Amino acid sequence: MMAVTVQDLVKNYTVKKKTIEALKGISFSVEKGEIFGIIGPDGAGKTSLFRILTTLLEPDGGSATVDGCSVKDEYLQIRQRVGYMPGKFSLYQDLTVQENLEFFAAIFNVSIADNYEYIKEIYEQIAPFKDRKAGQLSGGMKQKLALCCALIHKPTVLFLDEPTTGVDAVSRKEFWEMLHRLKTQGITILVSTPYMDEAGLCDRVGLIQKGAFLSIETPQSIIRDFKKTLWSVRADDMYRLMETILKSPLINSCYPFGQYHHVTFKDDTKKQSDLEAIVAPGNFKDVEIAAIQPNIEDCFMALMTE
Ligand SMILES: Nc1ncnc2c1ncn2[C@@H]1O[C@H](COP(=O)(O)OP(=O)(O)OP(=O)(O)O)[C@@H](O)[C@H]1O
Repeated sequence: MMAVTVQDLVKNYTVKKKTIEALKGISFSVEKGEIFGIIGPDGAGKTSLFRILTTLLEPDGGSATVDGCSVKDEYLQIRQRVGYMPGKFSLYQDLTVQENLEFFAAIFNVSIADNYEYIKEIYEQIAPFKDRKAGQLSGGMKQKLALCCALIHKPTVLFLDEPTTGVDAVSRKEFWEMLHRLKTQGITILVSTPYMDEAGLCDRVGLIQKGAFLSIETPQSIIRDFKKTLWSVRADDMYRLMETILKSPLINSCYPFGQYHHVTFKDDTKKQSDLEAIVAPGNFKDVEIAAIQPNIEDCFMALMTE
C-alpha cells in the first residue's frame, strides 16, 4: 500500500474576485518508508498541498489518501496518524521546551514516557534546555523541538514544511541525518524545501512550480535527464560578462551560480572555442571556461524555462 496517493488535486483561492490556482490538478504517490522531497520556489503550492494532506484545508477537486485514509471522509483517522511540522508557528514561544512537548503529547492523548524511546535521540540534544522558553532557543534547537512535537504520537507519515529554512548549515546537516534515521524506523517523510542542495538527500523529488509538478524523479535521474552540455564561465567583471554572453544569438541560457555563470548553447554541438569567441570582444581578464556536471538546480532552471 502507498503511504500517500494524490490524484488530480486542485486548490484555488479567491482574492478580490480573482482566482489564484495554488494547485492545478497534481498527481503523485509516495511509497511507505520513502523520503519524498517537494522542491520549489515561494508560492509554488507546497504549503497548500501539505495542509490538504494533513486535513487542515479542503481541496476544491481531486482526491488524496494518507496511510490508506481519504482526506475527505477519514480525516479523524489521518489526524491520529500524521505528524505535521509547519513552516512557521508550530511551537508555543512562551512555553518551555518540556511544556511544549507535554502539550503536544496531551493533544494526542499519549504520554511522553510512552513514546520516549521514539524521540530519545533527538530529544537528548535539547534536553539540557528543557526549562528554557521555546522563543529563546536557536533556530536549530527550535527545529529539533518542533520535530519532537511532531513525532510524540508515533505518526506513520511525517509532513515537514520547509523545516530547514533559516537554519544554519551544521544544524541542517544534523536534521537530515535525523530524517534518515526516522526512515529506517519505517516512517514515510514528505519534506518541502526551497534549498536545491537538499534534493540529493531525498529518495525522490518533485520539482513544483506554480501549482504543477515539472518532474518527479530520483535525484540521479533528474540529473541524468539534463541533455545539454553545461559550461561554467567566470572573469573579472561578472555583470558585464553576463551581458556579453546573453547578447549572442547562439546562447540558450546564462545565469549566475555562486562565483560562476552557468551557460548552455541552443545548439549543443558548439564547443569551448565558440564560447571563447563570444567572450573575446569584451576584453575580460582572468577568463575561465570549463564544461561541468549539472546539479539539481541547473536541472530545475532548465525545466522551468522549457
Ligand atoms: N489563504 C490564502 N488566500 C489567498 N491566497 C493564498 C492563500 N494561501 C496561499 N495562497 C496563494 O496560493 C499560492 C500557493 O501558496 P502556498 O503557500 O501553498 O505555496 P508555497 O509553495 O508553500 O509557498 P511559501 O513557501 O511562500 O508558503 C500562492 O500564490 C499564495 O499566494
